Amino acid sequence: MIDVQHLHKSFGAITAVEDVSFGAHDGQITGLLGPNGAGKTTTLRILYTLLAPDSGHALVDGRDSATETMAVRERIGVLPDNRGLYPRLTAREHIRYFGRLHGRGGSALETQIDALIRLLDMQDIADRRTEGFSQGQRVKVALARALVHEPQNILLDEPTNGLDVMSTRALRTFIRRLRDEGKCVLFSSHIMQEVAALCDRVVVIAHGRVTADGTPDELRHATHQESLEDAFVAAIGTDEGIML
Ligand SMILES: Nc1ncnc2c1ncn2[C@@H]1O[C@H](COP(=O)(O)OP(=O)(O)OP(=O)(O)O)[C@@H](O)[C@H]1O
Repeated sequence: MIDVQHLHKSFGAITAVEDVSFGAHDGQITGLLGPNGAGKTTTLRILYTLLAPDSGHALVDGRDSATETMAVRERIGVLPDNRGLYPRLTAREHIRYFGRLHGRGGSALETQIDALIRLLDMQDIADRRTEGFSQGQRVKVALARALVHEPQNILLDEPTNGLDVMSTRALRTFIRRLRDEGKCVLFSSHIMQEVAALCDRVVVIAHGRVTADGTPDELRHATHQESLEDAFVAAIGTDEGIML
């Protein structure tokens, strides 16, 4: 369960997040949709304790990401925008390393690593160094690494960036499976189709502010639009910077 309350974050003269509030619930996929530069990544970075907000709160299962960082990190798995793999480590070593950082070890960790490798269908790459991996392979490693400590909340920053159609479909299936297991899934995207295809709730963000928040049906009603795409454009105020 994620609860973001009146977040504000500036970098010098640039206001990245003006005033952002929304909730994301267990057993649901919540999409953070907005054009480039809207403040999505900054909001996610605050949630996963990488940045401190200037004001406001980002709560994960009731824990404040600014003051209870360890408790938040234990409850959250993150696929960051920069997938950031170590080229000399194999896929399996990446997952193991992150498991150990979360205090896991022994045969329980090895069993969990094997399960993730099977679940993400990465048996063929598990023991290869990640140097030279394709985008799809890199996302799989980064996802497995994010899930190794079995977090209740999962943050995905533009998860299908750079993926082909087959990899995108496989990833969507995987994200739905996490939702069906009761996880709280929050992902950011500037691609309307992506959000329309996956989300139970949508939070539309533009210029550092939430401009609409609700189920796809609620958004259509609120903006008096027939199609979800038109509703998104109406909520953002322009179609600049977002993709169909
Ligand atoms: N570390 C930083 N220093 C300076 N400005 C920053 C920093 N991080 C973000 N910004 C600025 O804050 C604004 C919001 O950026 P952010 O990355 O949160 O947007 P976004 O919605 O994730 O965009 P995108 O879809 O392009 O990733 C942008 O104007 C960006 O240039």
